[in-house]
Amino acid sequence: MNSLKELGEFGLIDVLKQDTINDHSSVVVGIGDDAAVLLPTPKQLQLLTTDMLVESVHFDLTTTTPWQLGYKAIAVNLSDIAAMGGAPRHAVVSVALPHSTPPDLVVNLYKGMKEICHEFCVNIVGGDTVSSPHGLVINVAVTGEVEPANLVRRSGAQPGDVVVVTGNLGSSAAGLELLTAGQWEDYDFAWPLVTAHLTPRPQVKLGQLVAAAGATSMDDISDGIASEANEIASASQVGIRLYAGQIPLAAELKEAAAKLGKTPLDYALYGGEDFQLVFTMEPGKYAALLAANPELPVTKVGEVVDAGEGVTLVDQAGQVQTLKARGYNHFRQED
Ligand SMILES: Nc1ncnc2c1ncn2[C@@H]1O[C@H](COP(=O)(O)OP(=O)(O)O)[C@@H](O)[C@H]1O
Ligand SMILES: Cc1ncc(C[n+]2csc(CCOP(=O)(O)OP(=O)(O)O)c2C)c(N)n1
Ligand SMILES: [Mg+2]
Ligand SMILES: [Mg+2]
Ligand SMILES: [Mg+2]
Repeated sequence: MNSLKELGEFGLIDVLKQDTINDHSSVVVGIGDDAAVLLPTPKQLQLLTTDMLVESVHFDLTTTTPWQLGYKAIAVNLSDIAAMGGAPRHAVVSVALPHSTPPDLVVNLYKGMKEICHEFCVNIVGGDTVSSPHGLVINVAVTGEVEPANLVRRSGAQPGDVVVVTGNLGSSAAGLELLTAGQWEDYDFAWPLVTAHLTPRPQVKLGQLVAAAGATSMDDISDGIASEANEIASASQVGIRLYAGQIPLAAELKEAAAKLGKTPLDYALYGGEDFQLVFTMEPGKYAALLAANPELPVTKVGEVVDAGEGVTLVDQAGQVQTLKARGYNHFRQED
């Protein structure tokens, strides 16, 4: 397997299609026909989402391995299914490959995808393989299923609800900066941050759990919590008040931020790509959720308020400021 030219489009697909089905019971036809044929679970709502990763925009092949890239391409899509309270089921994967791409790179990309698909019982049931004149592009679309009663949209937040996030925020953005700066191996604190950036774990189990526990709105944190809080506020026609001192930060992020000359909060609010979840819930239901699951990696970071208050951040000194939807925006470079 020396080059894509020797292997050809169909030779490559033949290699990639091995070990792509993890749940045979829901796939009638997988890779190899004009369309996949799937058996949906009766009475479940179908979810369908897609996110694309573009070389130089979403990843740099000098700082990510093809395996990590494959893992992340699926992870970011599972994260969107998690944010609806659903279980991911099937994926289609499209790749645009420069002619010079070594076939091994594509094989390793698929190994990363197959690993996370196996972990979450997702089937790769099709895709598309094309050539690209400039850079590698991977587009993944994923289906999911959710019980109608457990569907969580961005639009259900109510004044009085608590605002809660899973995991820690800001690690991924700091990891990206460390990767870009190079020599991150010299620092003990770098590894968990770099890992959070390169191979984020989508919070599928937690998404389903908080959906069943009565979350009123939910979003995954791909562009930074400042951006996602504004999305929930605008979809739900409410205001949101976040407390800076309550945003969960990894100890390693605090060390990295000191080294990189920024505050950890900058990464946490505006960095993006944490692929954690932010959700809202009536306080009594949140207390019951915590009582039943004391070890849950969730942190209350704020409250839902009336729309008139807007989206604000209360700093450690009690000062209130507007929290702008600043975060990652593909066409707007904000400071
Ligand atoms: N080119 C497009 N055509 C149609 N819908 C799109 C397009 N780009 C984004 N969307 C839709 O706009 C909404 C917001 O997109 P995005 O910010 O990428 O969501 P997320 O952060 O959940 O991945 C989603 O419903 C998405 O499906
Ligand atoms: C080489 C490189 N530069 C910059 C970034 C940072 N970055 C790229 S896209 C993005 C936001 C998330 O991607 P997007 O396509 O907006 O995902 P979505 O919100 O649709 O889930 C961030 C923080 C990166 N990951 N890699
Ligand atoms: Mg998207
Ligand atoms: Mg997304
Ligand atoms: Mg985005």
